[in-house]
Amino acid sequence: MKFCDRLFEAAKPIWDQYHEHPFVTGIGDGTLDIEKFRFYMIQDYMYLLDYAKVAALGVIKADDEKVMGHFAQITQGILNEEISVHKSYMKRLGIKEEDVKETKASSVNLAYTHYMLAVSHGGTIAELVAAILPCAWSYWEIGKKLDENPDARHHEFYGPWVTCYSSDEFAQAAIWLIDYMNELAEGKSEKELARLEEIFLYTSRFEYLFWDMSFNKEMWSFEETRRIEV
Ligand SMILES: Cc1ncc(C[n+]2csc(CCO)c2C)c(N)n1
Repeated sequence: MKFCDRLFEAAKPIWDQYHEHPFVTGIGDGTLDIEKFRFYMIQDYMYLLDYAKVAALGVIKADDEKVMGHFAQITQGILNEEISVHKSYMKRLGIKEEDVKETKASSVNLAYTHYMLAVSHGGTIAELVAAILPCAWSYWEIGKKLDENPDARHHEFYGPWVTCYSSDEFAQAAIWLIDYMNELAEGKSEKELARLEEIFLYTSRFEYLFWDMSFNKEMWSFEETRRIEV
C-alpha cells in the first residue's frame, strides 16, 4: 500500500462530506446562490495568492532541480492560469480589484492559509507537500465527480468552474503531488508518517470548512466584526 492510499483512507470520512456539501452539489446542478459564489470567489482569490507563496516555498525547500521546477510551475500556474478563471468570474460578477483589496480574509480562510504557511516555513518539504496535497487532490476528486453529470460543464454560469477543475491539467498537477508524496514517504519512520498524516487531515478539514464558510458567507462568527462586508 502506498502512503497516499493510507492518507486517502484516513481522510475519507472528511472527503466524503465534500461531495455532499450543498455548495459543491449546487455548483454541479447549477442551483448555488450566486451571492454565495461571489463570497467564495473573493475569499478564494486571496487564498490562491497565499497558496502560490506556499508553492514558492517548495522551490526553496526542495533540493532536486526537477522538483524545484515543478513547484515554480505550480506558482506560475496559479498566478497566470487558475487565477484567470477567477478573474473572468469576477468580471461577470462585477467584482473589482479594489473590492478584493478591501475585503478581509474570513476566520477560516486566514486560519487555513496561515496553517499552510506555518507548516511550509517551519517544516520539511514532505510536511509542505502533506499540507498542500488535499487542496489539489480533493478539487480534482470534486471536479471528476461533478463532471459525471453531463450537464455540469455546460451550465451557463458554473460550467467553466467544472471544466477548469476536471481538466487534464489539474489532474496532472494532483497526480504529480501524489507521486511525489509517495516518494518522500519512502523510508520514513512511523512517527514521521503519522505527522504527515496529521497535517494532511488538518488541511482536509480546512477544505471542508472553506466550503461551509462560503455557503454561510461567514466572516468572523462573533458580533463585533460581523459587519465586515464583502
Ligand atoms: C480553498 C481552495 N482549495 C483548493 C483549491 C484548488 N487549487 C488551488 S491551487 C491548485 C493547484 C495546485 O496544483 C488547486 C487545484 C482552491 N482554488 N481553493
